[in-house]
Amino acid sequence: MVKNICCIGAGYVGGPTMTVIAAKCPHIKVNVVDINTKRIEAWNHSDVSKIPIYEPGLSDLVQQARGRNLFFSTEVDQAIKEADMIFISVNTPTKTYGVGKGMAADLKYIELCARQIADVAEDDKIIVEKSTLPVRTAEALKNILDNTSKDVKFQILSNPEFLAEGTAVQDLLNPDRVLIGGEQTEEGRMAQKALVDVYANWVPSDRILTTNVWSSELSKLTANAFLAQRVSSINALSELCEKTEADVNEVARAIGTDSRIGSKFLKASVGFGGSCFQKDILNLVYISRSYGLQEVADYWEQVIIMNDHQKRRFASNIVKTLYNTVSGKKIAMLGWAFKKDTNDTRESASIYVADDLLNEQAEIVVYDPKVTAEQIYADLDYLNTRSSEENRKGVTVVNDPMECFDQAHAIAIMTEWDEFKDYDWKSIYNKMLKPAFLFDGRMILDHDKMEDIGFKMYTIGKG
Ligand SMILES: NC(=O)c1ccc[n+]([C@@H]2O[C@H](COP(=O)([O-])OP(=O)(O)OC[C@H]3O[C@@H](n4cnc5c(N)ncnc54)[C@H](O)[C@@H]3O)[C@@H](O)[C@H]2O)c1
Ligand SMILES: O=c1ccn([C@@H]2O[C@H](COP(=O)(O)OP(=O)(O)O[C@H]3O[C@H](CO)[C@@H](O)[C@H](O)[C@H]3O)[C@@H](O)[C@H]2O)c(=O)[nH]1
Repeated sequence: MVKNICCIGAGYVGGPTMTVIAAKCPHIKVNVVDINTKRIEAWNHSDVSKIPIYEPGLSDLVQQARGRNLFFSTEVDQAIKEADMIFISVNTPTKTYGVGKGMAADLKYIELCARQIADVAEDDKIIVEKSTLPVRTAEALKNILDNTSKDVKFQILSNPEFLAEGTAVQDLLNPDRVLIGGEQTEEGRMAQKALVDVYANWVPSDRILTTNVWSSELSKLTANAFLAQRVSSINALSELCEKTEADVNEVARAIGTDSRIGSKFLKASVGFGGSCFQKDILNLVYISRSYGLQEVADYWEQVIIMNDHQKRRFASNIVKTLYNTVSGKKIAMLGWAFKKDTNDTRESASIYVADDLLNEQAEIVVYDPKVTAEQIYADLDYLNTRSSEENRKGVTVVNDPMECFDQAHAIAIMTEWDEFKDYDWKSIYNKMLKPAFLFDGRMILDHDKMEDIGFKMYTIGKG
């Protein structure tokens, strides 16, 4: 039975996942380790509301388990030595250099972990791939781990994570399924069972699926590709709706009631963001091309092409509607996170829309309930479109949303935060220059009601 778990990587996946394991398995000691000292300090902050990741319900669980059987530290070697089971939950971003630049997953952090484990481990371990990885990564990991001089045996499992940010705790407590891929040998099956037993502490057994390693690795990329494909499909139709006076919400409802199609992931938007969809599809495209499967690669690449188009057309529509110029015009952007209930901004559509508007010399004011000004500037600086000073000059970040609207020419809703629905839109309208334009990139406001107030209203997917 597993008694001691180590998780390398205290990020959006490692942190919440291990917190739930620790909360549900008080008999297992869980050490979450990271090389990022600041992040670990934040996880250990005496004020639990200051932990580095905002997820509804997470701080309560951390409070419950931290110091009991959940520990956060930078002592990576020590945690590896102690553990029977090691989760690798480090980042696997898109490569920014060399072969596969802009497409393939960068596996350098994964490889470093494997080398460190090989170096430090003194007894047999089960290694669990928690990070999202290209199919057949376990083979490379095994090569590295098996080539140590020590007499230590490793079993590698693939256990991809399907949590979505904003609902991470609920997704972890009540997952649709847990997927565990293992080697089809006696030892492989024993390792698989050890991990099944961990999850069985709270997940019903019919939701714990076991497969071979390669199916498990590929299922993760596939699940994200299918989900993102639905968003790109409905976004493609949102543009057609705008031309034909069909309403994309009504179309989504009409098709979603077909049980073969289903109603989820059919919400048209300003484009999907997040650290996973784009990265994982690019990786799938890269893998397909590397096997010579051009048609397969082209098929999935279209999901990304459509998403880029959706972000760009939202920005260009703002410019076009504001009489073809936003130069010197104040535009209030509500929301910067890539979806509601998270402080994560990775690949958020807001970044790209703001960048396009800054190119047109707009004056942007941003409000997001959970994202810091520092993060917003870092996101813009990362694009390298203009100097850091210019980004700070073009973008003001406010802590009080009501500071956004005075003399604004337009408002753009970028994230579907619930609080935006409850604003006093009549008084916001009164503060703005007229005509007052409102671009709802998330379909959260009542279009007709806003028009009654006086707004010139654009709702995505509405003719
Ligand atoms: N974010 C999500 O919602 C989500 C969901 C499912 C799967 N995933 C996958 O999970 C993986 C992790 O994603 P994330 O969002 O948690 O990333 P993240 O960047 O938030 O966290 C990764 C952490 O790993 C640490 N790290 C990197 N190399 C290290 C090393 N050698 N030793 C110790 N620590 C190291 C980093 O400092 C960082 O804190 C990725 O492969 C991602 O695709 C993410
Ligand atoms: O109908 C929809 C659903 C989602 N989105 C957008 O799509 C993006 C991704 O949303 P979501 O999938 O809910 O969040 P993620 O945290 O990115 O989660 C995805 O990526 C994770 C990382 O791999 C997986 O674990 C999850 O299962 C998968 O849903 C966000 O910008 C959403 O606003 C839409 O525009 N319309």
